[in-house]
Parts: sequence; C-alpha cells; structure tokens
Amino acid sequence: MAGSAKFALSESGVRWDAEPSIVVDNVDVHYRTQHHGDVGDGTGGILAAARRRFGGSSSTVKHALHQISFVGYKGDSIGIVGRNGSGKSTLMRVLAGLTLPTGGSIYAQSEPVLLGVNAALIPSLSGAQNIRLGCLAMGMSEDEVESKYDSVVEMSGLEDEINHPMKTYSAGMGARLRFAIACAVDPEILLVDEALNTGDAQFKQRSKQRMDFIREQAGTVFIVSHSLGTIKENCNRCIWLDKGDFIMDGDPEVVTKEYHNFVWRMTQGNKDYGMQIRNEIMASRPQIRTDLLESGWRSAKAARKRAAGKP
Ligand SMILES: Nc1ncnc2c1ncn2[C@@H]1O[C@H](COP(=O)(O)OP(=O)(O)OP(=O)(O)O)[C@@H](O)[C@H]1O
Repeated sequence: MAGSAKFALSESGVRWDAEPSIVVDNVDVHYRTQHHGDVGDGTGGILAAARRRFGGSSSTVKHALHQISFVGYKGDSIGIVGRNGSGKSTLMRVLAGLTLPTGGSIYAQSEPVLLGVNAALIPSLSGAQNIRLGCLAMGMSEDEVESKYDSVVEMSGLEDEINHPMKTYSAGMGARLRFAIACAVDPEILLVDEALNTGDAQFKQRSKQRMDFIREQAGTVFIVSHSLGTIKENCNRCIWLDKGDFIMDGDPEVVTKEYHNFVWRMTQGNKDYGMQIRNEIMASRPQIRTDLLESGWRSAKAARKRAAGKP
C-alpha cells in the first residue's frame, strides 16, 4: 500500500511502536454438524436407516478456526486471504461478536462493525428508508441520522435510486448502500467481508478513501478478499488462513506471494509439496506473546469474560 508503513512482526509477535485496538488470544471456533445422510457411510444406507429408526444421528466437528492469536493495531488495514472454507468469514463473525468462540478470548477497544450483517436491511423498503433503519439499528439517534443522511447517500452513490425499493437494486448497489450505512457510525474497527469486489470503479475509490480515513483516525480495518490486488492496494498487513490454521502474517506483498505460490502448487497437482511449504511457513511464524502486552487489555478482557458469565 503506497505511503504507509509495512507491517513487520518482532520475535514475540507483538509491536511496541503501536497501540493495540484488538487482541485475539488463542481463539478456536468449532462447529458441530449433525448429519442424517444416506450417502457416504459405506453401508448402502443401512446405518442411516437404523439412525432414523432409533432416532439417532451422527455429527462431525468442524474446526473452522484453530488457536488463532494476533494483535490488531490502531492504523492497521489488515487483509485476510485464504482458500474457500479457510475460516475468513468465521473470523470476521467472531471479531464482530456474532459467533462465540469455542475457546480463547477477544478484546476490542471498541465494538467492531461488520459490514453487511450489522445493517439488517429490508428489501421492500426504499434505500432512503433503509438508511434510516440501518443507522438507527446501529445505535444512532434520530438527530444523528438526519445529520449524516446526505453523506450516506453520497457515499453510496445512489442519489438517483435512493427512493426506489431496495429489492430493485443490483447486488453491487446493495453492497454500496450497506457499506455507506456501516461507515456512517465512524467505526473504529471496520470489518469488510468481500463487499469491495461488488462495486464499480467509482465505489472502489470512495470506499478506499473512507477506509483510509478510518485508519488515519487511528482506526483498524479488516478486509476479506479473494482479490490479491485489492489486498495489496488497501492493506499494510496481510493474514493468510488455511483450513482454520493461522499460516502467515506480514507485509501484503510477501504474504500474497507465498499464498499465490501455494495455490499454484495445489492446482498444479503438487499438493504434497504445497502442504509441506505451507506447514513450514506456519511453523516459522512467531508465537504471539499477548501476555507481554500492557495490562490494560487484560483487565478489559476479564471484564468481558465476566459479562459472558464465565468465571
Ligand atoms: N454455521 C456453520 N455450521 C457448520 N459449519 C460451518 C458454519 N459456518 C462455516 N462453517 C464451516 O467452517 C469452515 C470455514 O468457513 P468460512 O465461511 O469461515 O470460510 P471462508 O474462508 O470465509 O470461505 P469462502 O472463501 O468460501 O467464503 C468451512 O469448512 C465451513 O463449511
């Protein structure tokens, strides 16, 4: 990213020259999936029939995130890359507090806003009505909504369509409206999951300006994208996840290059070698010593744990 300091981890995995905005400490997310499948149990459906007869079902545990630790700093713009199913969206949901971690803790200095989900919009209402609804749902007062309304419409670029029902919008137009609403609250921590890929060039430019503004105000932006160009253009730091594992964290040029090489090896039928390189990169990653951070975040973390009813 032009004009911005590249990210480099010390041996302890934490930085002393920047203030943490979010601390992710050994987070696991496991999903338990029930299946009553007639296929794939190798018994021609006999087991499945028996389960139906006796009321049983089998379940598997999916490790969507496995022992994830990192620290997000004020002013960071962090790209998240990884193959399908690697845990990117799960990480966004867990940072936003929409999915509870199965293990570990998260401390955030202010509530992260996940673009698209926090703004629960209603398709039959107009863009204008949805702006008011979305802003109120994010906790703004009616006066704040009125004062921000024009800038949200401008940010969305939907001036001509703002009174049309949202269900008549294209996917890109809907994404622009959500992005504009999410930005209206001036979040200190903004989570953007793939939304940047749906807009046109003008929207990309506007959203980049908005994200730059958030970072300049000492905020933190997370961007999930399959577009490595988007990550390199918008981020000073990149995290690579694979099958729920935390593989690499660092300069976007370096991380996206390693990730690209890995995907290339995997698609060229060189899977064993690809996995070997992946595992070597993961093993060489510094252990994140969150215990070395100043004690402020730990007491806040304890408060959050207590609020969640934990001892
Ligand atoms: N609600 C759920 N119940 C069960 N498994 C889930 C659930 N949500 C996600 N998973 C599983 O967790 C893993 C991680 O999913 P996630 O959506 O976080 O991946 P992703 O990296 O965002 O993928 P993509 O690039 O395809 O969007 C996947 O194997 C997925 O099948």
